[in-house]
Amino acid sequence: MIEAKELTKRYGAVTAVDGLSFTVRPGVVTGFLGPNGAGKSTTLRLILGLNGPTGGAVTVGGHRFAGRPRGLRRAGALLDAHDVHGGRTARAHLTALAVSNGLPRRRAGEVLEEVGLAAAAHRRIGRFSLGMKQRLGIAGALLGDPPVLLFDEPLNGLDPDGVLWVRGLFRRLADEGRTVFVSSHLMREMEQTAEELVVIGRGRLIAAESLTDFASRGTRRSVVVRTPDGTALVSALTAAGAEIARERDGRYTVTGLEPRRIAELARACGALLDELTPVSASLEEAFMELTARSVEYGAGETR
Ligand SMILES: Nc1ncnc2c1ncn2[C@@H]1O[C@H](COP(=O)(O)OP(=O)(O)OP(=O)(O)O)[C@@H](O)[C@H]1O
Repeated sequence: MIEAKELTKRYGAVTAVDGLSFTVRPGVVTGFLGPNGAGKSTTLRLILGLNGPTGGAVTVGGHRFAGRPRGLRRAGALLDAHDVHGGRTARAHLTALAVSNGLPRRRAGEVLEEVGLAAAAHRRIGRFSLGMKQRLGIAGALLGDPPVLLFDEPLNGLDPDGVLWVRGLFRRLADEGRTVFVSSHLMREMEQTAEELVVIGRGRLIAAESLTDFASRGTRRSVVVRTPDGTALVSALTAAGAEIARERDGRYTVTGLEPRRIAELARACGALLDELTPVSASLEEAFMELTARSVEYGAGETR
């Protein structure tokens, strides 16, 4: 379990993380979403104790992570796939990491196998593609078989097969009861990867809830209506404050009224309803809308 309370990090005049409180539970994949510069990487570094917070605190399994011995047994992380010594072979890199964390050398071979890099074990990392480096970074995170795993933009550079593989791996790690926290700036990447979301904008929390709840928060929820009595219904709904658009197929898209209210107004004006379908905004729309608001808010603040 990861718990952040009022976590804050300032770099001079820049507040990268601003009073962030959230919990990441074990057993599910949690997506950590926010536009570029929202503060995701900074938060992950604070969780791992690589940077100290300016205010607030964050714990991993109830303890501050900084200074915990044999860190890789407690939490594994892929922060920056490029942050590796290009002259080393994959196996040498992982063996060094294992030894410095008091882990058996054989773990290097096991995790290389697990991430599909066994055949490249003796190749120099400098020649690896970004996708291969991502796999190597994931292997490093898995080395200590830890209960908590953090991944910063792990889908970058992976081909479609790689993306499918990573999603399957994250699900399996969560099913094993681990805490899996995965950052991305793209909602579409998280849509099929995460069950829970922590969404931030400008270092502040925007939402911490399930993907399903997040999707239903899109304020642009609308209702599609089909009726043979368009004139009567449109004037009744407009009078009640709805916005109505007529679609090419003759149906109406109504925003600003709940389906139940539309049905009541239809009955009151004697309009027959052939269809009444609530439509949620897509996850991408919900994300764009909520984060756009945070950016506007942030921009307003600095004026
Ligand atoms: N070491 C640092 N010194 C100064 N400013 C920093 C430092 N690290 C991060 N920042 C600033 O903090 C803010 C948050 O950056 P961060 O990298 O955490 O965001 P992010 O959500 O991970 O973005 P991205 O998706 O682009 O990686 C940015 O404005 C960034 O410029």
